Amino acid sequence: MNSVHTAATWPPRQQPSGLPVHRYRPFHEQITVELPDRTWPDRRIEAAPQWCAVDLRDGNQALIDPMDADRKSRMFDLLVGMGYKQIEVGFPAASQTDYDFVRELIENDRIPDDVFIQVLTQCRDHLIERTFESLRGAKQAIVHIYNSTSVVQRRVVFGMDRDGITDVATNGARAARKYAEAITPDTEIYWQYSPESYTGTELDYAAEICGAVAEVLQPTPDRKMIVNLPATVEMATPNVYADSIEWMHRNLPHRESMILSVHPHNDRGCGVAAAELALQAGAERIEGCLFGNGERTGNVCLVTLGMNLFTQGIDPEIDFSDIDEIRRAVEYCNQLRVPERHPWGGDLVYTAFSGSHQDAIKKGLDALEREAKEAGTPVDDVRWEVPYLPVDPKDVGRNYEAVIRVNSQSGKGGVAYVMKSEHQLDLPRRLQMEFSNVVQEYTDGEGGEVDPEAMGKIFAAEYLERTTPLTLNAVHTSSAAGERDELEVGIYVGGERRSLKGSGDGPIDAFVNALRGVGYEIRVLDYAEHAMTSGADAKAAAYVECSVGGEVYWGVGIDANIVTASLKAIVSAANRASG
Ligand SMILES: CC(=O)SCCNC(=O)CCNC(=O)[C@H](O)C(C)(C)COP(=O)(O)OP(=O)(O)OC[C@H]1O[C@@H](n2cnc3c(N)ncnc32)[C@H](O)[C@@H]1OP(=O)(O)O
Ligand SMILES: CC(C)C(=O)C(=O)O
Repeated sequence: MNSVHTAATWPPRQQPSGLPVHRYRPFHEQITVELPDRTWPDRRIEAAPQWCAVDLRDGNQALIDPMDADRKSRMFDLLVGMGYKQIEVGFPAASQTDYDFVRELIENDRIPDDVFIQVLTQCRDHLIERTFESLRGAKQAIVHIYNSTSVVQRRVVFGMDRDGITDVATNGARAARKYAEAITPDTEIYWQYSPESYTGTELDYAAEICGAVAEVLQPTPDRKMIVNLPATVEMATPNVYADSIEWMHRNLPHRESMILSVHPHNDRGCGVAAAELALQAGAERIEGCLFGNGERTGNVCLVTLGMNLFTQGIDPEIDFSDIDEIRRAVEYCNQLRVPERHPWGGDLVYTAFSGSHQDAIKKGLDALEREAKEAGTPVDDVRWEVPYLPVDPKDVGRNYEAVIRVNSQSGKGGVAYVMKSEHQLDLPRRLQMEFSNVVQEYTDGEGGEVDPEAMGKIFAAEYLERTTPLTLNAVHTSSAAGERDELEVGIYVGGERRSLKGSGDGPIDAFVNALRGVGYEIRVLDYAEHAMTSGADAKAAAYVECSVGGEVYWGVGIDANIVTASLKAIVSAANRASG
C-alpha cells in the first residue's frame, strides 16, 4: 500500500508500489524491431480488409463451456448472415465435436459457395491427416497449419533451435500437401501458415520460416497463401506491432504470393489499435472474434473493428444493422455476457446519464431535424453530427428511447428529452430548468435512475394533480368584436365552490383579474403552448410562468381546449405557490 504523503508538493509525489518490477524486462530488450523509415503513420485505412472470424476455433477454445453442436451451428449461421466469407470453423483433429461439426457443415451442404471454411491443425502428421479426413467432400477450404516460433517457446517448450523449428513447420507443410492430394483431391485447398507466438519471434527468423513454408506450399500470385502473423500474446505497444508488420511486408520472401494476415490478441488492451495500425502497415486480412472473445483477454474484436470503419464512412462489408441480435446470439453461443460498455454493442453505449451530455445530444438531434426540414430531405439522409454519439443508434438497430436516461447526474437536457420523446411535452427552457430541479430532488432522495414512466408521475404530481387550494371546474368565455373578453369560471377555492367573473384583453387576462378579486396576486410573465397530439383526441398543453405573491412559479395545464389548458396552467402555478 502507498504510505500517506504529507509534504505539500505539487504535483503530489507518488510512492513506489512494492510490486516485483525486477522480474520483468521491456520488450525492446527481448525482440528488436527497428524500422526508422516506417511509412505506416502516414497511411490511412480506406477499405475493409479481408475478415476471418475465428469464433468457432480460437473463441471456442477459450470458453469455460465450449460450444456444443447447436451453439456452433448458431454461431456459424450468424457469421454467414453477417457477411463473413472466411470462417475458421474448428480444430477438427482436437475433438470429436469439432470434427463432427465440420462433417455436418459439409454433408448437409450448409456452406454457401462464396464462403471458405478454415480449419486449424498443429504441424503434426497424424493431426494433419485427421484434419483432411474432416474435409472430405468440401468444395473448398483453407487449411491452417501452425507451429510456435518464439524465442521462449523454442527454449522451454520445444527444446529446439531455429533449424529444428523450421523443420517442424516444413514437415507439417509437406504432410499437408501429401494428405491434400491423397484425401481431398477434389477440394480446392488454400493454405495458411502461422508462426505462432510471432510477437516473441525475431523478425528475420519469422520471415525466414514463412519463406521456408512457402517453398513447400508453392503459392503463386494467382493462388496466394495466407501468412498470418499473430500477436499470440500482445507484448508491446501497437506502434511496435505496426513496425514489425511493415518490416515483414517489405521483407517476406514471395510477398507477391502471400496474403498478409494479422491475428491480434488483447493482453495489453490494445488489440484493436494494433489491428488498425497493422492495416496501415500493409496487412490485408484480420482474424478476430465477435465482441473480442478469445484466450485470456480475448482476440481482437471484429465488431469494434468493423464499426470503427463504418463510422469513418467506410463500408465494413459486414452487416451490423441489428447489433442487439448479434450480441444476444454471441452471448448464447459463448455463454458469456458482453459487458454493458463494450464498444458499439454494449447495452449502455448509446445512453447518456450526465447532464451536459444529454443537453448536447438533445440539441444535436434537434439540429438534425431542423437541417432535414430546411433541406427538404428525410432526417436519415442528413450527415450525422451529434455530440457524444459517434454513430446514429438507429443505424445499428437501436432506438433513441434508451439514449438519454436520467439519474442524479442528469440535467435539464435529459429531463426535457424524456418529457418530449415519451410524454409529448415540449417544455420551455426555464420550465425545463425548474422541473429538472424537481427530478434532481427526487433522485437525490431515492437514488438510482428515473425511468420515463416515473418521470411522468413526478411531473403530474408537481404540475397537474394539485387540487388545493384552487380547482378549476367549468369555464365559459364570451367576447364581442372590439370589446374585452368576459369570462366566467366555476372554481373551488379552498374547498368552497365559487363562480368567478372577470374581464380583460383575452381570457388569460380576464381570469387573472377574476383571481385578483378573490385575493390572488398573480401576474403572467411568460406563456407557451404546445399541441400534444393530433386527431380527434388532440390535446393542448399550456405553460405559464407566473409571479404569485412576488415569487415565480411555472404552471402546466393540459386540456382539449387551449383556453381551459391555459387557465389550468395558471391554477397549477397558484397551487404550487401555496405549497
Ligand atoms: C495460440 C493458439 O491458439 S494455438 C491453438 C491451440 N488450440 C488448442 O490447442 C486446442 C486444441 N488442441 C488440443 O485439443 C490438443 O492440443 C490436441 C488434441 C490437438 C493435441 O493433444 P496432445 O497430442 O495431447 O498434445 P499437446 O497439445 O499437449 O501438444 C504437445 C505436443 O505437441 C507439440 N506441439 C504443440 N504444438 C505444435 C505444433 N503447432 N506443431 C507441432 N508440434 C506441436 C508439443 O511440442 C508437444 O510435444 P511433446 O509431446 O513431444 O512434448
Ligand atoms: C494459431 C494462431 C494463429 C493463434 O491462434 C494465435 O497465435 O493466437
